[in-house]
Amino acid sequence: MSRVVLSLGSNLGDSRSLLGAAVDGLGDTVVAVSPTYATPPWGGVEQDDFLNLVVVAEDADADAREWLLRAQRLEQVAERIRAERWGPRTLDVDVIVCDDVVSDDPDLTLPHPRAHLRAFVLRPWLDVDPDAVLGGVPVRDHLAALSPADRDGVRRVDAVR
Ligand SMILES: Nc1ncnc2c1ncn2[C@@H]1O[C@H](COP(=O)(O)OP(=O)(O)OP(=O)(O)O)[C@@H](O)[C@H]1O
Ligand SMILES: Nc1nc2c(c(=O)[nH]1)N=C(CO)CN2
Repeated sequence: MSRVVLSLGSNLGDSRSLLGAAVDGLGDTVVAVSPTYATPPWGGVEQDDFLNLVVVAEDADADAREWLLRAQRLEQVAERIRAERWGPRTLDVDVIVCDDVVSDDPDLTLPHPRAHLRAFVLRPWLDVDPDAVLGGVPVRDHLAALSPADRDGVRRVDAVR
């Protein structure tokens, strides 16, 4: 059995439908879906706000690499085009943590190396798992360490699922 935390984001196309379809695509592996947030773009590229949410999923037959493949398949279904780093996209699915796996493989770095800096990951994750831990530090502490502007920039909106 593996338990994974996935971060889903979109700021191109019909983001609500794309995110909803991606959650559906995870089928009965889904354990929890966070509220949906409208979030300012992270990373310095000027672009539209994103919609973001977090999914917790479990599957006895999937290891971390299998979750990455599933994440990439969902992105392909959404016809994601890789143009600019941290730029606009129809769908981005990142593996944040998978059990206690630690990996520095560039193709699959775990925990996700930038998750602790991203309110768009931390805030929805806390909603579904208030005691979550990332890299040995409570997720609520990572969130508290962000600037008030980063923390307060994320706004809850109507849930896509
Ligand atoms: N934990 C992870 N989750 C998803 N992709 C990862 C992870 N670790 C490494 N990667 C690799 O990152 C590569 C680029 O991913 P992607 O284009 O989604 O990056 P990005 O979303 O623009 O930026 P970021 O990685 O900061 O979220 C992929 O080829 C993938 O193999
Ligand atoms: N708010 C927000 N900003 C981002 C996002 C995202 O999902 N949400 N994804 C990015 C690519 O990794 C870059 N910046």
